Amino acid sequence: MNSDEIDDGHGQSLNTSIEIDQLPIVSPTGKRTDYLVWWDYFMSIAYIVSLRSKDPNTRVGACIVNDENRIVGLGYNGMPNNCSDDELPWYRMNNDPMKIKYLYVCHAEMNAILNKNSYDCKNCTIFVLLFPCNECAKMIIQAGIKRVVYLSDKYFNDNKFKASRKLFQMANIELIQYTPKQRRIVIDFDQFIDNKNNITTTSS
Ligand SMILES: Nc1ccn([C@H]2C[C@H](O)[C@@H](COP(=O)(O)O)O2)c(=O)n1
Ligand SMILES: [Zn+2]
Repeated sequence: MNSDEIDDGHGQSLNTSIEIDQLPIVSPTGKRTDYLVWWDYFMSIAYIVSLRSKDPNTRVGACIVNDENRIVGLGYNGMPNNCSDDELPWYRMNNDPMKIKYLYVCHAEMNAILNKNSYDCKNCTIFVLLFPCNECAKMIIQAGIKRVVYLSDKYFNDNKFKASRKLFQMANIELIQYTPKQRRIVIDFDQFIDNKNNITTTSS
């Protein structure tokens, strides 16, 4: 449906070509109600960060947030700095034991902690797409992070993840498996591209 006249929530009519179906749901004061709640926001950022991963099987992102909802660290699973991810292997299995990714890849949680932009991660929450392994659990605990919010615990039967859960419980780290309020979020850059025919790209 198109409309040339819509109510702006204050009884004033607006001239717009906004599709009625695209109009946001608003409160009585006109405030839109479909904004991302904090935890959806941080988990969405972890998801976006994961899109930088070159892992062909599993892309993981992590977002560390302090107790004032400020982001203090972001990370995704990738090879160490100055170690070419075109030369190191991304295989899960290989006849040559030196050619499996697990020997080399840095986990998302480790990178988020090491990338921190604050003095420490004390009393922070880490939002991560997958439950942390035992090595990351050690770093999370040592970094002073107090809460782990995760989406999937798909490796729960693996000893590394049984060990991480044991460490978290001993260290009194809060573990929350979170289901986002908005399960699907669309990124639509087109709405901000003025001249869609004259696209200039610089890649990095
Ligand atoms: N909490 C986690 C769990 C896994 N990762 C990384 C490590 C690997 O790059 C990949 C898992 O590979 P898969 O065994 O699924 O082929 O995900 C992480 O960073 N954080
Ligand atoms: Zn890990």
